[in-house]
Amino acid sequence: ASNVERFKACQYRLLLKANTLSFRYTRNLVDSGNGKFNLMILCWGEGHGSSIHDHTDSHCFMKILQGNLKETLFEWPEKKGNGEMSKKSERVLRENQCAYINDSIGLHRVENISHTESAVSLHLYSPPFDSCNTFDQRTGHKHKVKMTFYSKFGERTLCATAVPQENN
Ligand SMILES: N[C@@H](CS(=O)O)C(=O)O
Ligand SMILES: [Fe+2]
Repeated sequence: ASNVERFKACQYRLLLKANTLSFRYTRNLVDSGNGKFNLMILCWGEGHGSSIHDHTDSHCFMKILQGNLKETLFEWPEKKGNGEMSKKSERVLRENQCAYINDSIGLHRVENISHTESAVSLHLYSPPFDSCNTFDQRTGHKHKVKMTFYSKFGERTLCATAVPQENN
């Protein structure tokens, strides 16, 4: 293998390691379906979980590729939201299991509750979306969040900070 290939292979291992050590699950875009859908791989380190969230009126299909993930369903909170959100159900999704959710079914939180195993899931969203609402379990208050990708098409996405350009 060339030095470039060795460098890439090493970089890839480091990214995977960095990912499982990171604070949150990572979202990795695999295919953007000509603008019709987003297919992504989510990597969940031990104990990683999402906040309670909606899916911006899209269809959401998911399949567990590795490990197990716990899915807890919640009802939408009352108009203003001022109290504990009500839990509808919970279940553990196991390797190869598929699940579906949309906003009319409700809200959910997904967690890798294992202390020893990471988990990987495949998600398909149609139409694609890049922001959703998260909800505070105690109060039902929601706020809109922008969702980001840790990598796109196998390349790490770097957080671009806007810097003033010099014209010369
Ligand atoms: N819908 C979440 C993942 S999950 O917790 O279902 C996301 O796209 O980040
Ligand atoms: Fe979700």
